[in-house]
Amino acid sequence: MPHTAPDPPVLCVFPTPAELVDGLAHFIIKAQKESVEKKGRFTIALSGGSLPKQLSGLINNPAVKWDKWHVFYADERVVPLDHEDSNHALCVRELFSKVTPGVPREQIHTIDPDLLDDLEELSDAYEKELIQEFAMKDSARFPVFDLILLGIGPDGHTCSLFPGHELLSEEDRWVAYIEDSPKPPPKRITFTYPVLNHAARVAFVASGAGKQDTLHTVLDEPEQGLPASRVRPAHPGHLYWFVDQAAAEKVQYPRTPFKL
Ligand SMILES: O=C(O)[C@H](O)[C@@H](O)[C@H](O)[C@H](O)COP(=O)(O)O
Repeated sequence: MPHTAPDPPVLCVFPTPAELVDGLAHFIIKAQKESVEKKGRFTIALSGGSLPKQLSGLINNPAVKWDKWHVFYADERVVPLDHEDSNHALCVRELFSKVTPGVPREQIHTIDPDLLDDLEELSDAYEKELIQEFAMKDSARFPVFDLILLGIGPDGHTCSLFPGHELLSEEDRWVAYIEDSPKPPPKRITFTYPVLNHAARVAFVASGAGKQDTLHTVLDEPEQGLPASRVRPAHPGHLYWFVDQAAAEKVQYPRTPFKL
């Protein structure tokens, strides 16, 4: 089969953080609609950090079909589910607790809180949840998420894939663990590139002047190989950057007008 190169990233820049929140909500709802029409469900992976707050445009929006959502975490900190460092707890606080009726609890896939002492088992169990969700046939090699939402750290990390870490070359496992995260807390599990780079859509979200230098390096100098630059979903997948003007100030990469 001829190899088709990944599509170039699509960069959407919004004048203000509020317009970014609105545009992102619109984009997510469009992806949800397409997926639900095609398959009756919407598979989405969320990140921690500032991302959950950026999803506020979905709250009280009647177009969101929460009961069709099947939610995973692109990375998760190895802490109890109600711990203040937990990405799940953060998403519950910022999003899921604010919508009723929301996503059925069994459709929100958390790490298994009984396995926190064994990282190998914890990440294997989460990988098995992925296998189940995507009803993998023996021959299917990757899960294909409808949408994965990612953030970016000042060092260019995304999920819990940090610069120079051995996990950057992981080609087999879909979920891996790390015990030495430079961003606390140190123990985390994370999707690997085989998952990120087979999604139908991946969208990075970045807001604020603090992201300027990182965004410039990731988008204008991908050859530097920062972890976020290595997210390139295979054809026919698409990669989007949703950012505000403050974050995009130093970026030369061409912008695509966002159509509502
Ligand atoms: O759990 C985590 O720590 C995140 O998933 C991580 O990858 C995050 O997305 C980036 O560090 C960006 O964080 P900010 O959005 O807070 O800058």
